[in-house]
Amino acid sequence: MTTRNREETQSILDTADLLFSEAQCEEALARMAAEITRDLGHSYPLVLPVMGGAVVFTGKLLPLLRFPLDFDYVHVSRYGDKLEGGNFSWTRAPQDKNIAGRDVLILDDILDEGQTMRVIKEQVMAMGAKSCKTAVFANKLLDHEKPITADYVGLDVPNRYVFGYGMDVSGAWRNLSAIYALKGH
Ligand SMILES: O=P(O)(O)OC[C@H]1O[C@H](OP(=O)(O)OP(=O)(O)O)[C@H](O)[C@@H]1O
Ligand code: HPA
Repeated sequence: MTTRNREETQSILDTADLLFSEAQCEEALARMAAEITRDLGHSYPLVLPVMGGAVVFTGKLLPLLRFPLDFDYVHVSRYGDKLEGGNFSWTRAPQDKNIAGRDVLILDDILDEGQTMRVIKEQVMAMGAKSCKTAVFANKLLDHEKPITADYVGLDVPNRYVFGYGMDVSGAWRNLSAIYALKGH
């Protein structure tokens, strides 16, 4: 994690642009919960968040899903402290024994280039999942096609570096309940 002091971290937020307020995020979350309940509420899915970015989305979404489900997680990073993606660094890969035969719902904070979601969905399907849906709270609007489209999207965000609602700026500000864009990016 980058060593940056409290004042520098505060100034990242103070100089950022607010993209979506807390109220707009909560409205999007409630809509997603309704869509997921409509589609998966009669099955018994395995919910699989991608840590660490999915932590806020998952923590807020799960109590809104009022039907039986199982929970596991994967933990992977390809950005680390950087603003651009690189190689995958795995802390916890999808677990074969939990996935075979299940309807799986993968949760992540953001679909940017789509590489993270693509790789995880491929692994989940290769492990014998019955089905695999994907939900992202933020979908970054890029000027080119992505390798995967999410089944459920909370908010479309512009092609800038965004943070808040689980998304970090080199480790910081995952704890914000709104979404911001980094100054100059
Ligand atoms: O669509 P992509 O371009 O693959 O990017 C999306 C991924 O990048 C972020 O994770 P990151 O690698 O920053 O790790 P983190 O979850 O710990 O923030 C985010 O949480 C997604 O998992
Ligand atoms: O724009 C972003 N912000 C935070 N984390 C991310 N991971 C991929 N893209 C982003």
